[in-house]
Amino acid sequence: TAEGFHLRLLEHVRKTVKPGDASNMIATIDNYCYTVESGMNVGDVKGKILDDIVLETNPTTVLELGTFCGYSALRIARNLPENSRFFTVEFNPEHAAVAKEIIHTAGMDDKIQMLIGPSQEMIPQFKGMGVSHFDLVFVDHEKDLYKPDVILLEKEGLLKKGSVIVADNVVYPGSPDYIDYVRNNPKFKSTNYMSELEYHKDVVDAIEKSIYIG
Ligand SMILES: Oc1cc(-c2ccc(F)cc2)cc2nccnc12
Ligand SMILES: [Mg+2]
Repeated sequence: TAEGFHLRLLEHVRKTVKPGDASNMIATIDNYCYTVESGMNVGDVKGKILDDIVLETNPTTVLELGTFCGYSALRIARNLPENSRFFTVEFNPEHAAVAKEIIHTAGMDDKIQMLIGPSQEMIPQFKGMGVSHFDLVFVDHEKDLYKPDVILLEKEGLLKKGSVIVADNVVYPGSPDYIDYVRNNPKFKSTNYMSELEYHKDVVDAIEKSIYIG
């Protein structure tokens, strides 16, 4: 994805979006990505799969790894019950700044808590923030961190029987060590949802749902 996408997207959003409306923000981002240039948001096709898993899980404590511009944070937050806690972690401060404005403009500040820093440093802090465990984790950051971060979540005691891990891009760009780990681990029950790369119907990608059975 091209350098500076997040800044060009933000300029477009500032000019066109209807404030206070998360669904309008999601549609505005998708329209930009289909008609102007594609960004590495989960997108509308895989986003629907994510929506269905969130609604099926009905989680009260959620973690997202990889905020980018805030698109999937809005998709998730839109489907969470009242008084749920949702944390999203972004290590790139420029992306985080864009996400903060997009989340604010969509009127979702009170539903989403963004943490800026490396996931490996952020994950050990959640117990101290009063999080006992996560009901759902959306993994959508650097593919080489999928496996170590899920291992760290378990080590920190942040997974409980029934916790759901949803991983984006398990085909393209792909995270083979994660897929190998989670599918051959008796502590997880995994399901693959074949789909397509965001904004590219001609490229195969998939989402993997892994339920922690402990
Ligand atoms: O969904 C995604 C897509 C891509 C990506 C890479 C290369 C391409 F050509 C197109 C898309 C990168 C991602 N990085 C982190 C989290 N999610 C990503
Ligand atoms: Mg992704």
